[in-house]
Amino acid sequence: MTGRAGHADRGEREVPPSPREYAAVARAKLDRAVWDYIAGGSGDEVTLREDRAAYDRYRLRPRVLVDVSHCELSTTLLGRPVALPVGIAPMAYHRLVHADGETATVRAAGAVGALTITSTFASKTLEETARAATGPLWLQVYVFHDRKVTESLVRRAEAAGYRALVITVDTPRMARRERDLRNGFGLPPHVRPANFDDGHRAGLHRARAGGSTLADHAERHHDAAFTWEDLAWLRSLTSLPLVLKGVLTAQDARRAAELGVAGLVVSTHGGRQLDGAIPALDALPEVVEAVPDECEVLVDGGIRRGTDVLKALALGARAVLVGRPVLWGLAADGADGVERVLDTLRAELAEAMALTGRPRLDTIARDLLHRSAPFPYHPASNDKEMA
Ligand SMILES: Cc1cc2nc3c(=O)[nH]c(=O)nc-3n(C[C@H](O)[C@H](O)[C@H](O)COP(=O)(O)O)c2cc1C
Ligand SMILES: CCCCC(=O)C(=O)O
Repeated sequence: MTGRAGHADRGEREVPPSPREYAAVARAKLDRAVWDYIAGGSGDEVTLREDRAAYDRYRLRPRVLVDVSHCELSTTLLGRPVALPVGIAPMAYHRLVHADGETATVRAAGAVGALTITSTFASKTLEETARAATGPLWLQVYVFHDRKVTESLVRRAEAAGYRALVITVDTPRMARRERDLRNGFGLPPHVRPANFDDGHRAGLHRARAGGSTLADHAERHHDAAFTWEDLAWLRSLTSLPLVLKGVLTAQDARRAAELGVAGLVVSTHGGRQLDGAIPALDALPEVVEAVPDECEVLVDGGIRRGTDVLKALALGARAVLVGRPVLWGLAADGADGVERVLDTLRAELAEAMALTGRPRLDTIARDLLHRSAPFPYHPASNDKEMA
């Protein structure tokens, strides 16, 4: 249920007051290996922690005696309206945490008016997800050795009504995620990459000690030789806007903008790829600075509060994406849980805008921030989601 009755139910169900508290509910429900796949990062998980901690180093400089009786959160992304500057990051295999998978997630986003980005490795087909969508929908695309597979994803996305393609560029191979290696992570039998035929699915379910079947699959299929030159090929395939996800430097941002990319997601892949990478929030200002205004810059990684959203917007993001909290909500309570997570972020952002005297998104700027605590600064509140 995503409607009003769902809201009424919640009073009796002791809904956690903040998205992060869904982490504990999800952790108690999920198999340890599934929890670890979602919560974990690569290597020593330095970037996983610092992506989150980067937000905690900023303090807010509130302005007072501003009319904040109405705070306006709606904006546009690539020319289409969204109710709030918070969207759902692409994440593989939502059916790992709830039988309804991506269709529940996208229904919840639609109820809130938030953008959804569906993963190449969704566990429902991209067509099923599009049919359940009532809000804006983009498709995340991995580029495979077999270009025909990628081309077919692009064609299907166009036919199903996706409005943009998000090309993830930080995963030429999957990083070593030690929790998955330790657990010998493989997909449970009921979870499949629904967009692919059986040939492409081979091997994803056979877990082996010391390995991750997802990493093995990426090794076989992801095209690690894909370069800037090859982007022209993708560009020639479609007139849908292209967004590059996983850019962390001004140099790459400039090059992307020169090639006519419509948007960028500044991202460390949630600390799951290059460990030791600069936290996404710290990379954001140089990326924003490097590209013309018409190239829309989003950021993700570690956003858990409305005040985190505010900080990202103050550093120049047009919107943010949220990953793991959406899966916590989905695990805890299906579509209702996802809707609640998004609703809470919206309520927290509206509150943060009111209490900082910034009632419109275009009043949120760098002067809102005071950089205080140096690294390392890892408040205990971050621990429960990474445990
Ligand atoms: C379980 C999981 C699966 C993910 N799968 C994908 C994916 O298929 N494609 C992709 O581009 N990013 C993927 N990501 C990265 C997210 O899009 C996003 O960058 C990251 O989760 C944001 O950080 P957060 O979880 O701290 O909000 C995945 C992340 C998680 C946690
Ligand atoms: C090969 C990538 C699988 C999904 C993913 O991007 C992730 O787990 O972070």
